[in-house]
Amino acid sequence: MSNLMTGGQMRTHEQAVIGGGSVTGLALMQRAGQGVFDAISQAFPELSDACGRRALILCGPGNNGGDGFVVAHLLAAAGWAVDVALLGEAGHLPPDAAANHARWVGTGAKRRDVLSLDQVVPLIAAQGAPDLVVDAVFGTGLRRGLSADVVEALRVSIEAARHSVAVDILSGLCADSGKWLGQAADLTVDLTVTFHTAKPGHYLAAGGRATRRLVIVDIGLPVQSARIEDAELIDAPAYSGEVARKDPASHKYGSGHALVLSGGPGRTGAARLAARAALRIGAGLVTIAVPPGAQQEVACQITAIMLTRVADSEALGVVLEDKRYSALCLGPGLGVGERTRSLVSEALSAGRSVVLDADALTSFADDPMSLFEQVRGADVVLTPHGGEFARLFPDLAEQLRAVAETGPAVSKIDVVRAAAARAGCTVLLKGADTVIAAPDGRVRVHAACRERAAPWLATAGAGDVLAGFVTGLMARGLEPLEAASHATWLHVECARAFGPGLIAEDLPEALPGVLKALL
Ligand SMILES: NC(=O)C1=CN([C@@H]2O[C@H](COP(=O)(O)OP(=O)(O)OC[C@H]3O[C@@H](n4cnc5c(N)ncnc54)[C@H](O)[C@@H]3O)[C@@H](O)[C@H]2O)[C@@H](O)CC1
Ligand SMILES: [K+]
Repeated sequence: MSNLMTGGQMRTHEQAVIGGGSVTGLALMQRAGQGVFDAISQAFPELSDACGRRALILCGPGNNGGDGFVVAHLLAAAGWAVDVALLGEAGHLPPDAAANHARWVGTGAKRRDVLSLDQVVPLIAAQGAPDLVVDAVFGTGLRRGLSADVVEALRVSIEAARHSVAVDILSGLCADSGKWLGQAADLTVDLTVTFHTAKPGHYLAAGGRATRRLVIVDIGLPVQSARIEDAELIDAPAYSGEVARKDPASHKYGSGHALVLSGGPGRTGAARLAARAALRIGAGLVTIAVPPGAQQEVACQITAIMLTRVADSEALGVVLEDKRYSALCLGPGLGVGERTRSLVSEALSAGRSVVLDADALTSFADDPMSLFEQVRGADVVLTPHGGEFARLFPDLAEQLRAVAETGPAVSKIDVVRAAAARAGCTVLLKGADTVIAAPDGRVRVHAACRERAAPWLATAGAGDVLAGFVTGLMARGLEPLEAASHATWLHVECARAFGPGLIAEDLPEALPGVLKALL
């Protein structure tokens, strides 16, 4: 896993390193620009012959613009014809950006023009499409939405150019939240080159769709080890390798026994999906707890999975006298209401690992605090989708949904971390960008975007399978944050392995192949 540093964390880190005297801001800017130039050469080998190539560099009023001037200089030195446009007054640039502006403009007979940003659209109309456009208008310093003329210059350049590159992050996107500040510009570039670590905004919300490739350049800043306030990105290529391995000497009870509670007749499918997922991911035994009326329906559709009758919370209490049940899953297809609330309370009072999903969450919509009082401090994972999250944490959901006028904007990381602290247990908020937070403040992000895109996962029942994966891993003894993180990675990996045509039933069946590939 790697850290995702916010704009503020980057600034603090950079200033501490510069303050320590080991490097200057100007040197960091040179390394950043060089990193962008090198990444362009690597990503687009077809541009290696600079002869006749034209680049357009759009620079902004801060240090992101300073990086742009460095890139302009390097491209020109490599033989490109380069046009540079600046938003704002050169005289207002911060010192390092001003130095690189001055170097670009040159002196005397070698003086070059710098266009203003409003000359960009006419330039493209007159000259035709450039081979390359570089967006260095705003980076981590973006504080409000882009003005209409900046959006227009960016849109026309990006759409016209054969290759488009954003320096640090596509201008207009908040680096901390991945949201567009103000009006959504909905642009996409071919490549984004960022520095030191990726930023949350490269993965969350619109940020996951705003670039087709992301390259992280080492600019020589020391790597900090993960601190509790850092969000970690689940990005290792074989992330769940440890989950794929099982102790050769283990017997079935050594891998735990998961109990999945089912809804009534005609509503048992979700629990069966979760149960099969729990078994596939390695729980030694899995039992479905069915209300008596649904016994026949479930019995004729299971084989390795076992069945026990549970009419009500009292019956659940009796079943849980068997201490070998190590993890419980409540929610998929369970029904919303008092019966589910009492089953949840019974499950939580039994002191096992518990996953609460779907109806088990919605059943507490009228009084979320009564749920939080019961889960606080226990090995519990809540796995809401956006709608269920909004029922339990309406104020946080509203903060996340609100249009962000100023930056840095409230991010999915911020709200899921706040939700986990409030509930006192691990919270996994599903989506193309999944954020998992533990009550102690640790946060993991997994984004099914770019090379990990899994659009087929948006299918009925996929969430039930995810709940089953988390349950199976907790039955095996993983702590809540680890179980939720591995389940999320494997869930996407299964969808990617199966590909188009995926339905939820395919996910547990794809898992053996995925696990085998990890060994
Ligand atoms: N922090 C670091 O470690 C490094 C930062 N570098 C570069 O520096 C960038 C950050 O520089 P800055 O902090 O100067 O920030 P930016 O260059 O992103 O922009 C800040 C400037 O834009 C103005 N501004 C913000 N939003 C605006 C809007 N919507 N309309 C008009 N003006 C707006 C601000 O008032 C400020 O003048 C990074 O993204 C990166 O490209 C690199 O040079 C290397 C190292
Ligand atoms: K940018």
